[in-house]
Amino acid sequence: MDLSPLPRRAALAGLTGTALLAVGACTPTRQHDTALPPQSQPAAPVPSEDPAGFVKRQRDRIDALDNQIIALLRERTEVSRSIQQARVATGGSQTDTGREAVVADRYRAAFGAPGDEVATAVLELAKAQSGVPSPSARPSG
Ligand SMILES: O=C(O)C(=O)C[C@]1(C(=O)O)C=C[C@@H](O)C=C1
Repeated sequence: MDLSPLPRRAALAGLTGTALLAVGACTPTRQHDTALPPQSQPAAPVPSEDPAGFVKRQRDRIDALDNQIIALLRERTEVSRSIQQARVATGGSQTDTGREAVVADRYRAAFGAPGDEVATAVLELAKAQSGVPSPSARPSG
């Protein structure tokens, strides 16, 4: 997927926020490029076309955006998995709470309180798909 003009590394740096930035690189509308909550943004223009056609076109865009977000989530999950596996293989813990706080801060800065929930979900996904056995399934000692 071509994310230009964003550097590719940015696409790996943070998930949903980055996905939304990538989306911004690929779509002509501008509402995504502000951290303002929707209620603080100017009202969306009233569509002049047939409402059903408008909704269909916008839903097609949402479907395409969701597919990009899912692809980025998969890529992020793979990168995260490699880190978690490496840490556990060297005797460390699957979880790094300090790093998780940094990730959560990024989403909170972008979306406020709901950003925290997105970060939690993203991190849960990364850990659930890591291939690292859950603590209860790990041999002790
Ligand atoms: O950055 C790490 O150290 C990771 O293991 C990646 C990651 C993440 O997906 O962002 C996953 C688990 C950790 O608890 C913290 C962060």
